[in-house]
Amino acid sequence: MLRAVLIKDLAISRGERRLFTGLNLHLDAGEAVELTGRNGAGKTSLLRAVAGLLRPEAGEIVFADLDPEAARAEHLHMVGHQDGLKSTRTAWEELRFQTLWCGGSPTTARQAAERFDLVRLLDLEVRRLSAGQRRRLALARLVASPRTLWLLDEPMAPLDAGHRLAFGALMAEHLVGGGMILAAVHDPLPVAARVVEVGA
Ligand SMILES: Nc1ncnc2c1ncn2[C@@H]1O[C@H](COP(=O)(O)OP(=O)(O)OP(=O)(O)O)[C@@H](O)[C@H]1O
Repeated sequence: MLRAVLIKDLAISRGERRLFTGLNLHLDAGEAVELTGRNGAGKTSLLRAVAGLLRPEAGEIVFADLDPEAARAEHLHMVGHQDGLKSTRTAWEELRFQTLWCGGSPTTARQAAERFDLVRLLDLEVRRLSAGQRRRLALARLVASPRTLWLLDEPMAPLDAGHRLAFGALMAEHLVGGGMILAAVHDPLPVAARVVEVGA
């Protein structure tokens, strides 16, 4: 079980540019943090560093009591801007594949599809889905194979009002169950969250 994430004195550079230094953040079980800041401040880069996809220039990311590699492999999900979906597979093939890859089952994949109102879309190729439908498919893996830490990059952006509400309820459930959410946002999340400004 992942109980907390600590980010200590973190600095990130991309190319020649220093994005930020001295970033500290503490995320406990049941907490959500919104990463805010101007375009290009480094919110996505910070999420990628927590996911282990980008090496920080300085500082430390600690997963309480766990080896970082094991914590990343077993306890986190990341849903980025790009959705990470293969366009020529059907929605079901993609959801099933990603669910099994992350330790879920066809049954949990099906339940996630129901939860995200995707059932009637499952036979369509991903490239035929609208932006909001694609995002719901990407988000469905969060519940198809439960993991404690959700790293979300602008998760609500393409969702309509009804699906924003439904995803808000799901985030609240995740937090009540001891989950953690770290989300880059320009609009506030529909759950109580601490705000951390990146690159201030
Ligand atoms: N591979 C790369 N090489 C060089 N610079 C990069 C690379 N990837 C990102 N950057 C730069 O790093 C900066 C931070 O990008 P990042 O996507 O982390 O910002 P952000 O805060 O998420 O922005 P937004 O609000 O626009 O989504 C940007 O100026 C971007 O151009």
